Amino acid sequence: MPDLNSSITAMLSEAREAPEVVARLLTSNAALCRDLGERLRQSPPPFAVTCARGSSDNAATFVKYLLEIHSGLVTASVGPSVTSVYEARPRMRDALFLAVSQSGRSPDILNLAQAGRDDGALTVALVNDTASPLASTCEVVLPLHAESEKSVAATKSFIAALAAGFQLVAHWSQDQELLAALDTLPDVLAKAAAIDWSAALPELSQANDLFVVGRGVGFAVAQEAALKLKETSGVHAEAMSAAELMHGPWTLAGDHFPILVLSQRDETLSGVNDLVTRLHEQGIPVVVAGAAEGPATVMLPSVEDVHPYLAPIAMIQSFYPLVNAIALARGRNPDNPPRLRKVTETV
Ligand SMILES: N[C@@H]1[C@@H](O)[C@H](O)[C@@H](COP(=O)(O)O)O[C@@H]1O
Repeated sequence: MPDLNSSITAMLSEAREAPEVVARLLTSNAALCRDLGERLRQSPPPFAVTCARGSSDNAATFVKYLLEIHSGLVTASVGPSVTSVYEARPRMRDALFLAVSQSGRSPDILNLAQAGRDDGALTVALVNDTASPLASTCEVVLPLHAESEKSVAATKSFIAALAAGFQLVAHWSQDQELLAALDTLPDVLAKAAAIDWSAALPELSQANDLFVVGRGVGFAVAQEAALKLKETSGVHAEAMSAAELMHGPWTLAGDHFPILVLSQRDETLSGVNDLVTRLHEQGIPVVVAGAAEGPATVMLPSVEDVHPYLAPIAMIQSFYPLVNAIALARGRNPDNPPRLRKVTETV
């Protein structure tokens, strides 16, 4: 088996910091989340809005699923152009407005956040740079506590954003099971960081195209894995819901177009298992991570007995050493992808 830890890039060493970042975040933000949760219980918002780009938008999608499944709150990802380019003013009064960003500096994100605040939404920034304009634009700041991240590919800050959103939902609902699961997250991440996904390297490092499949709460990390494959490894990877895949796109997959499936043990599992079986029967190379059973070309190990809402966070942690190794195998430097900079500002 190839050793995924033989080349330590900034990306890999920052990814390894995620368990301690999350431990720090959970302690530091607990009182903030309790207060915010109390406020949300006193004045339940009619809906939620998310505002983010790139990896942060994928983290926002994770929070959207938690809010919709667990809190029953319809959550819309509003395109920043709606306010920043079209200068439209959609009604956001009393909504919970969640802006997610590492730098907190992109003008379009700031514009939408200001529009939310001006219209009377409860604006909350999940942001790493607490000295950023986004932190001053929003009423409440949940710092990501990821500290400095040098690699262009976000890792620990992405996991921190997932954890921050989870913590908010857990404290808001005061659900004891979720709160107990939250306490286990740093340990789960430490175990996930030590899990070896090198068995997937031969299959995935050869591909120029692939689908990353997730469903429900796992969809956001499928999006993030696909984005990381694009950015770091030059692979045209597309995230797809397990259901969406069947409505057409799976016709593209085949010998040189494998599918990576990220699955968790919840109500989505039987459908994902059916999908894996069908793909395998069709001779499509499938790499399976998480709870799904196969049969598959490659079955990857995962942290056992993990809460289904935490499983996606654990899987992206285990994925980072793999994608780092895929990038290196393809002759790329994951810390410095062509044309990319750490902070991207769009209007
Ligand atoms: N979650 C969505 C993204 O998937 C989409 O890319 C973006 C478009 O934003 P814009 O219209 O500003 O380009 O809106 C939201 O953030």
